[in-house]
Amino acid sequence: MKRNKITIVGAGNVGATCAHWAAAKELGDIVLIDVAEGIPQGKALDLMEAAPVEGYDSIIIGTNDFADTADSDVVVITAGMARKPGMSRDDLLNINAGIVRNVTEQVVKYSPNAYLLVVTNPVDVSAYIAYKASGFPANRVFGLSGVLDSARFRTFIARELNVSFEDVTSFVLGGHGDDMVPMVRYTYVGGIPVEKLIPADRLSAMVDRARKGGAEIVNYLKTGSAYYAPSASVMQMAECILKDKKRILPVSAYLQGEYGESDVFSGVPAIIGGNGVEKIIELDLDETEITALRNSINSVRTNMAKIG
Ligand SMILES: NC(=O)C1=CN([C@@H]2O[C@H](COP(=O)(O)OP(=O)(O)OC[C@H]3O[C@@H](n4cnc5c(N)ncnc54)[C@H](O)[C@@H]3O)[C@@H](O)[C@H]2O)C=CC1
Ligand SMILES: O=C([O-])CC(=O)C(=O)O
Repeated sequence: MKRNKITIVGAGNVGATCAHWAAAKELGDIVLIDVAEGIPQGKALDLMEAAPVEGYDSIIIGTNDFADTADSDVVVITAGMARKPGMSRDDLLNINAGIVRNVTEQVVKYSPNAYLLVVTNPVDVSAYIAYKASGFPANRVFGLSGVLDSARFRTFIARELNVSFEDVTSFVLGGHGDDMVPMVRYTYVGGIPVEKLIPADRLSAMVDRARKGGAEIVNYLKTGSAYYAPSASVMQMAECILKDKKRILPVSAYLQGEYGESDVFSGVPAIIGGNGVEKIIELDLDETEITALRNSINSVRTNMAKIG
């Protein structure tokens, strides 16, 4: 029986932590690849040497050679620069666009049947670049945004109410930028609409904090951006594919008429299973929500225009 093979491109903070979660969850064998010589090899060996202690059976290798990634089932793309205080995610576009295009071309040469999970920022444009460069169908290329953004929103709500994190469900629409759209009206705590539990002004402060959740961490860390929650979030997406879980998750997916938008990646709720993005779920939005979504998608389009 073939074991799952997961490649993680970029062995920095997000990539190495993705490998950690993947091993801990025994999702499959792992290849960590980076341009930096020695870094993926050292981190992979170190992580594999934790296996006897933690009891997972993932074989983990580090490499600088894409040939070692051949026949991967899932490839997570984290290669590229992270922002520092004072920068927006969009400021990374110039440097990261070329990196994403280049690694995608390498990846698809060796793994023509893989699912590509894009993390590199600005992620909605990176996912578009990977989609075009791969030539893959849209269900096989998608990006990390809403799982992370809604995890932040869910965290703030759970702490506010002093309830289990698990009981808070929510999702976020739109691009992964400051104008993302946390969906308060579709947020529930143990099945109860959150608006019945938290006053509107407190909720709106939490929406604002979730929108700026990435920058909040950058401002603490100073040298880079968040990686524990981002890597956990993208590996949940990987797990849904590898185990055909068919969970409904918010992901950055290629829109082909959904929500009245086409030829753009945006955060939307979708069924994620063994065929990747199996179905994008369209919801009735009120006037304010649809305006906010249009505005957020327009920001993604503005960025897309910069890459030509
Ligand atoms: N979509 C999302 O929700 C999130 C996106 N990110 C993004 O993920 C990216 C990675 O973040 P970190 O891991 O914190 O950065 P990092 O700087 O710790 O790691 C990036 C790694 O990419 C490698 N790299 C650069 N060019 C490469 C190439 N051509 N091939 C292979 N590897 C290459 C670097 O050597 C480095 O090891 C950033 O763009 C960041 O903004 C981070 C968190 C959340
Ligand atoms: O904020 C950043 O630059 C990294 C990221 O996308 C996030 O943590 O949401």
